[in-house]
Amino acid sequence: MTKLQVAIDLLTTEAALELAHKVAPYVDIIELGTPLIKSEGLKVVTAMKAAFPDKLIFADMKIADTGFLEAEIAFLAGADLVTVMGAVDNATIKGAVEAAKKHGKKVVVDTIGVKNRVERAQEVTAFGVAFVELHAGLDEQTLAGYSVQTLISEGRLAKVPFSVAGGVNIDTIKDVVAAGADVAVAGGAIYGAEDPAAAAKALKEAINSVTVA
Ligand SMILES: O=C(CO)[C@H](O)[C@H](O)COP(=O)(O)O
Repeated sequence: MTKLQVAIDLLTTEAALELAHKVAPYVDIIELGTPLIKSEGLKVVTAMKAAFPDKLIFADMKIADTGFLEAEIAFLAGADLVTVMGAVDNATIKGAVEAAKKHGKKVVVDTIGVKNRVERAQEVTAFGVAFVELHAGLDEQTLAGYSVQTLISEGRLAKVPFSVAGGVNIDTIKDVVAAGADVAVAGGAIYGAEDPAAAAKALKEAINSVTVA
C-alpha cells in the first residue's frame, strides 16, 4: 500500500506541530521540509518525534556532502528517514547509508537536479537506500510545461522502490499509486489547503481507492 507523506514546508516548529496534529490521522510519514529545518534547526525533528513517536519522521536534509556526519546528526535528533541528494558523489550517499545502518534508520535519495532520474535511481538503489524520491522541487514546478506525470512515468520505468514529490495533489495522486509508488508526497496540497485535515483525508482515501495490479 502506498504511504502518504505530508511535506511540511512551513517555517516554525509551532506551525509545523499545529499542522501535524491536524493531519496525523491520515498520514504515514511526517516530513520536516528543508526550509523548516534550516529555519528552526534539528530541534524541530526532535519535537516532532516526541509528539508523534508512532509516525515515521522524515528529515529533508538534502545532504550534499559529509554524508555520514549529517545523516547521523539527523538520526540522533530523532529522524527515521533522511534525504541525500542523488546528484552528489556516491561516497556521500554511501556514507549516509552507513550512518543509517549504525542507527537502524533509512536513507532516501532526492533526485532534484538529476538529469537521468531513472538510471540514477537504479544506481543508488544498489547502495542500500530505502527508496528514491523522484522529485521536482518547488522552483522547477513553476517552469512552463512542468508536469508531475513525467515523474510518474519515470517511476514505472525505474522498477525500484520510489516516491513521487512535486505538486502531487488530489487530481494526480491516483496515478502515483497506480504507478506502484511506495510513497506519495504532498506538501502544498495539504498545508496550503483551507482545511488541511480534510485535504489529507481525501488524499488518503484516494490512495485506498486504487487497486494496484
Ligand atoms: O522537498 C520539497 C521541495 O524541495 C517539497 O517538500 C516537495 O516538493 C513536496 O512539496 P509539494 O507537494 O508542495 O511539491
